[in-house]
Amino acid sequence: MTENKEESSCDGQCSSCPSAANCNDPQKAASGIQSKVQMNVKNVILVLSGKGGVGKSTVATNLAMALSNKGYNTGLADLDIHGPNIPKMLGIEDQKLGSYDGKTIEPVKVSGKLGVVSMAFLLPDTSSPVVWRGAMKNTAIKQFLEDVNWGELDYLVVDLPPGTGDEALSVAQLAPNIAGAVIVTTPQDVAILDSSKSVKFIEKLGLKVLGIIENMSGLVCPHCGDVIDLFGRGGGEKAAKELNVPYLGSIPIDPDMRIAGDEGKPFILKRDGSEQNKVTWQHVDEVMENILKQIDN
Ligand SMILES: Nc1ncnc2c1ncn2[C@@H]1O[C@H](COP(=O)(O)OP(=O)(O)OP(=O)(O)O)[C@@H](O)[C@H]1O
Repeated sequence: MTENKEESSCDGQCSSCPSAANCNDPQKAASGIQSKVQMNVKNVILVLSGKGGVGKSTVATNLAMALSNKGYNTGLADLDIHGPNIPKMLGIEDQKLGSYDGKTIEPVKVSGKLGVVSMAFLLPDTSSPVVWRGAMKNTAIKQFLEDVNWGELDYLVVDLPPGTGDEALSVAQLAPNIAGAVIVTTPQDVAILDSSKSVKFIEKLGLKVLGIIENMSGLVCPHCGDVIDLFGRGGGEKAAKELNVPYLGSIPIDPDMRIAGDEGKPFILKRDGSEQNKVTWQHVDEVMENILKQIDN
């Protein structure tokens, strides 16, 4: 009842609306409140999911690394303010953000082609929590986009926390040239249900869904090569069909993928031409190519 009443009295003027902060319509909440920041980037790629722990940071890290290895100037913005894991996955968790002029923030450089920002670089230690409300997170995100010396970026990959909260809304409002969003899911029904929400959220914001990735899709037994459907398989593709968005492919559960994350050496860097992980490599390559194809479309 209340929701209908609010909807009928909405005049679309979010900046003067007393309920803007609690508005449950992302398009209204995101419209007219903030303008885009000035930054020199050709394509911003958002990586999000409805559920936690499905592999967003793993996908974002490997995607950014793959793009920079192809020669693109790439930025990786870890906007998971409360749970920043990207530095750990890149083995750079001891680094801090610096500044030469006291105004512009220098990203942590992983290579000449890849710079990273993360809340983790600002915390005193890895166990310190960030206790911030939406407005503070919004300010931090604005600074991570606008005040960082990114240079001229071909791609900025943005890793977001699970769900459709403040961080996702802020970056959708603030970032220029958003090519679209990659939605990561696992194959179970609950994860698929939550990723449908992510798809609808992105569409409501008027952004492009680049597609759905099904991560942790079956486990290839290292002994016999058989596939064990630990969390099931095919749910991501089914969801993509039902939601009428592209399916970007699947990535199997691979213990080496987890080890790569824990060791701070992204999986994508560990290709050694051996037969080991061949199946996983094929899947990862296909997913990365499909993302780029969607951006080129
Ligand atoms: N395909 C995979 N095979 C094996 N392990 C994986 C795979 N994908 C991700 N992992 C591991 O699963 C864990 C969770 O992954 P990750 O941190 O990328 O998820 P997330 O969605 O970003 O999590 P959060 O919601 O907490 O931000 C990590 O330890 C990661 O190394």
